[in-house]
Amino acid sequence: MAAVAAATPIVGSHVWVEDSEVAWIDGEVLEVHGEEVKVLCTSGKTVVVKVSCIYHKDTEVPPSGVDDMTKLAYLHEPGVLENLRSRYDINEIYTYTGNILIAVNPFVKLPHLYDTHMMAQYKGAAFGELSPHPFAVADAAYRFMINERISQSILVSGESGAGKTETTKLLMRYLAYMGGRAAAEGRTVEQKVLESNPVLEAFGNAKTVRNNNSSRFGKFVEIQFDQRGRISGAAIRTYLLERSRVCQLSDPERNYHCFYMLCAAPQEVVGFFFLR
Ligand SMILES: Nc1ncnc2c1ncn2[C@@H]1O[C@H](COP(=O)(O)OP(=O)(O)OP(=O)(O)O)[C@@H](O)[C@H]1O
Repeated sequence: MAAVAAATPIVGSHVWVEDSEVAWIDGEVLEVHGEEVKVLCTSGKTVVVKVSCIYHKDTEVPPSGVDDMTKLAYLHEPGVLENLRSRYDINEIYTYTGNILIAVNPFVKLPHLYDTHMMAQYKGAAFGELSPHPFAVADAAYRFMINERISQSILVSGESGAGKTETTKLLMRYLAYMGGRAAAEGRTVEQKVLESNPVLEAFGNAKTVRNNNSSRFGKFVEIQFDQRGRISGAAIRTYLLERSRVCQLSDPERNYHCFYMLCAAPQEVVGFFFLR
């Protein structure tokens, strides 16, 4: 893999240049004059840019991209973005970079990606054998915990609206699938953990300009397993709730979901809620 560096310009080479409309556009080098290069972009436009502002284009990458970015010849911003875009265009929203999973929010429901059949496929499969998926990450963590007897952490990060909450729920669902036990009496721990999500979201999520269901708090979910890999307990710690939202709102954002639920609920339910 090449280091992230600007391209050495050669006439006829394929490069990426910055574009105000589409972020990065590819083109062919027409002329090189010292520190400046003339590039014919695929849009038909000709631009003159500084050598330090152009990046090599990997012409070997298949049109549908690669499922692991470490396979790219050049791991620079335009290369990474182009690969994610090519995959997104064919509904492949997940891509690996080594053992890191990158998710591009599809903003449409893709139930076939997350059903029980899918969970069964990822169960025990070697990491990287199947298409990139949060279930693969959860499975690898679960198996590592079982085999090495070491606690595992999965860090989910991204900007607001990126899909962290949805991805965390998928990870929890998979771990509940792997470590769940048959309900002998009442609800099982894993059921309780999964069922806590709507309650937490009611009190800590709100509509913002970037996300209709934005979590306004941080969350640390701990799932405990016994020696046999069965879920034995769980704890959810929340922190940094945006308290000011309760009394200070900027249009068109909304307050926490629970207030609207209270207003919409039948009177007897609201009465019950306050009695509790
Ligand atoms: N895998 C997915 N499939 C379908 N829709 C998704 C997926 N991930 C996210 N979304 C959509 O994007 C919306 C925002 O995602 P999510 O709430 O998970 O973002 P977030 O990163 O947790 O944002 P915030 O930091 O604001 O809480 C979801 O309500 C859902 O509509």
